[in-house]
Amino acid sequence: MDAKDMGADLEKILVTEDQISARLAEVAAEIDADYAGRDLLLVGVLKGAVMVMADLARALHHPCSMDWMAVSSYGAGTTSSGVVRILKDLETDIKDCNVLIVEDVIDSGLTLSWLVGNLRSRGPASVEICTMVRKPLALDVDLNVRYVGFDLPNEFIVGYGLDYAEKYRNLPFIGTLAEHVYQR
Ligand SMILES: O=P(O)(O)OC[C@H]1O[C@H](OP(=O)(O)OP(=O)(O)O)[C@H](O)[C@@H]1O
Ligand code: HPA
Repeated sequence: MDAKDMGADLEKILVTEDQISARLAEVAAEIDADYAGRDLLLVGVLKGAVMVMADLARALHHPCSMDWMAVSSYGAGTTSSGVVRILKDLETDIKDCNVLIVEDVIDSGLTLSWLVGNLRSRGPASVEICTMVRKPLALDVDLNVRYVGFDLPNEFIVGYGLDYAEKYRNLPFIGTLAEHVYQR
């Protein structure tokens, strides 16, 4: 799929499919080295992290486990409400586990800040964050992110798991939408 398939909906591509897979290989190598000899649980945050979780897990050589959470902080629009609710919890007891949260995007940081606190309260050995995209200029909280795919400008983005009103998650690259899409 390329930009033409989404017609006039796309404004520009910020990160190509090739850039994503090259960067994921680098991040996976770092994770393999950092967790060598230790158990590792990847916690993917639905729905956006599905793509990065699937690709990162396959790029890792580490025999890790995987689990999923769903939380809600964005409604149908483009700004975080800051109020986080658990829609689906982990099936794993993470006491004494090394947890690596896998995300598609850190924007204001409110969701991850809340999630890290929530998971830490369950007694894990460690909790770290891996995100495909971070927007440094959008951060509202101090958040320690160990693995970052790309630092991008403060623009609303779609693709590679990221949606606008539940669409565009299936784009294999990351880009921005044309203004008219928001006015529909
Ligand atoms: O840093 P923040 O401003 O808190 O934003 C980040 C959160 O927003 C996105 O999820 P979203 O609520 O859009 O749900 P989705 O993954 O189901 O699309 C993303 O996956 C993070 O969980
Ligand atoms: O830029 C974004 N795009 C899609 N979903 C998001 N959730 C937080 N930031 C974003």
